[in-house]
Formats: sequence, C-alpha cells, structure tokens
Amino acid sequence: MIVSLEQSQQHRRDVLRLLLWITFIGGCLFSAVNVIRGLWWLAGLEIVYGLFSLALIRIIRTTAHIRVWTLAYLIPFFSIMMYALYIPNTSSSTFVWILTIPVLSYLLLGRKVGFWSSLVFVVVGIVIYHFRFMTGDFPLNVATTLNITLSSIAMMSFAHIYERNREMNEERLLDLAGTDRLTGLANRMKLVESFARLSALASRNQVPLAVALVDLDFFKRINDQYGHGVGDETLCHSAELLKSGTKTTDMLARLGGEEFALIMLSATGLNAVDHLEEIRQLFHKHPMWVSGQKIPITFSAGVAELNVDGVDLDTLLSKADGRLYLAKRSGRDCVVSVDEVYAGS
Ligand SMILES: Nc1nc2c(ncn2[C@@H]2O[C@H](COP(=O)(O)OP(=O)(O)OP(=O)(O)O)[C@@H](O)[C@H]2O)c(=O)[nH]1
Repeated sequence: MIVSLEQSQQHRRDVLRLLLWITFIGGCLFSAVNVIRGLWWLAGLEIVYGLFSLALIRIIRTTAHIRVWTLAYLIPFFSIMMYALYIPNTSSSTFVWILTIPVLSYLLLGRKVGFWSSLVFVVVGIVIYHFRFMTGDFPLNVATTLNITLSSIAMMSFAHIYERNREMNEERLLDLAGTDRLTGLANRMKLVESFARLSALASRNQVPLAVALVDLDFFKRINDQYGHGVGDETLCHSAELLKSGTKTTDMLARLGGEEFALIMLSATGLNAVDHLEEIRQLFHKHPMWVSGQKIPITFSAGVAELNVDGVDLDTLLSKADGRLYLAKRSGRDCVVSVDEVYAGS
C-alpha cells in the first residue's frame, strides 16, 4: 500500500478542539457571571462566541481550511479579551488571559503568523492594562509595568523557541521519513507526495508526464559473488548514475531492493524511452570497479504515461511494472514503453 508523506495538521486540530471546548464552557460560565454583574454587552459577546466555538468543533474535524477557521476563531477571541480588559468593572486579573495569547498563537498558527498575532495583541493588551490599572505611585507603577511586560516577553520567547524547534524537528523527521537511507534518494513515500505535486503541475500546464520503473539486472549475482557490501555499493553507484542522468524537474526514488522509479515531467512515453536510453548508455560507460575488477551493471525499465496508461500512481506503476517484466523477458538491458521493446546494445 502506498502511504502519503503529507504532514497532517493533526496536532493543531487537537489543540484547537480542546480550546474550543474550553471556550464554549468558559463562554457559558463567564456569560452567566457577567449577566449577574450587569455587563450585558460582554455577557452577550461571550455566549455568542461560546456557541460559535461549539459550531466550530464540528467544522474543524473535516475542513481542509484549518488555518482560515483558526484565524476566524482566534482574532475575535483575542479581541474579546481586549474588550474585557478595556471595559470598566472587569477585574485586573483578566490580564492573565493575555499571557495565553503567545502560546495559542504559536501553537495554532505557526512561527510567522504566531509571532505577529502575539505581538499585536500582547502590545494592545499591555497598553490597555497600563491605562486602566497602573495607577500606583512611582516606582510601584514602573515595577508593575516591568512585571507584565517582562512576563509577556518571556511567554512570547518561550513559545517562539518551542515552535521553532518543533518546526525544525518536524522538517528533519519528514526529510528522514522521505529518504532512502542507503542511497540518499527519495523513497516510496516521497515519490507518492511528489507524484501528486508533479501530476497536478502537468495537468495545469497541459504537458505530458511519464513514470518509469528501473530494475538492475542480475543484481542477486553481484550479491552472491562479491558479498552484500559490494551489492550496497552497486546500489549507491547506480543511484548516482541515475541521478546524474535525471533533470532537476524530474523525481527519482528508490522503491526498495534494486528497483528505482523515475517521474519525468513534460515527457511522453517515447521521450522517456529516449531519456532512459541515454541513462542506459551511461551505465555501460561507467561500470563498477571492485579491487581492480570490472563489474558491468545494466538495468531494464518499463515506462507508462499519465492520461494514456492511467491517471493515478498505482495504475501507472503497475503498467510500468508489466512492461519492465516484458523487458526482463526480452533479455534485459532494455527499455519498454507501450508494450514494445526498445532493445539496446
Ligand atoms: N546488497 C543489497 N542487496 C539487496 C538489498 N535489497 C535487496 N537486495 C537483494 O537484491 C536481490 C534481488 O534479486 P532478484 O529479485 O532475484 O533480482 P535480480 O537478481 O536482479 O534478477 P532480475 O531482476 O530478474 O534481473 C536479492 O538477492 C535481495 O537480497 C539491499 O539493500 N542491499
């Protein structure tokens, strides 16, 4: 089964879902308290926002636009905090909520948007707080200002560092998950991701796209005769040759064993055959050398074309595999497209 490498936004959905429940429950509770205190506008805002959060819990489960909905939730959420801090009769302890802004912004919006969202709302929160509550005499008022400013900067910095490290680790893990450890080429999962991107690009620009399966010939013999270590070296050597014959717009991956796949953008099946022929010649020119002994390496390949042989990767690989089998049966060291054999010398 082919598994996609696409990184999910699952952790953001989880944080947002929890936050929405807290907002719904908190909205109902605060609204009741503020009705008793006669703060009708704030009570109304809180209950409407609580109900909005309840509706969002259903939406975020399935939406593909999680970031848009997150912004639609967070901006009013932070604005209500500012309003609660601004209006008379609310407690100075409301400021505690301002400290949640950096954490929520970074967790839900990522580093860049999180930074700007934190900066804007925290600064506005501190300014409002300053005018409403910092009425003590000097130097007490300065100490209070320092307290809330430094605690806000600390929260923002921690959130920033956490999110930066999380993003870097995520990138590193995705990179590792998409890389074949022996050859350093992309692996099957990365191939799936790239196919989705390249086939969409091909459709948008109305250009052809070809997929090739390349399989080294008699590789087992190399393993048996020279050992697994030389087998591994042969795989790396072949990967380098394939890479050097591949355009930057193409995508080369090792599927496993001695099998490689190549996605060629702007190539028909016939273009792909020509291209693979060039690579095949490259293999002839550059055999492996082990302790002064020459080990010739050849490959067989099968080619399939997008929209001619199929529209999804599974179908194209299966078509290419059928043709690869034909190439093997036709004596190896050749390329097959459209069920015809292009034999080499
Ligand atoms: N050294 C090494 N060998 C591997 C690796 N993965 C798979 N193999 C070996 O690759 C060999 C593949 O053998 P076969 O499937 O018979 O293929 P072949 O000998 O190339 O024969 P044809 O494909 O029919 O030309 C097996 O001996 C596997 O053990 C690897 O990562 N390193």
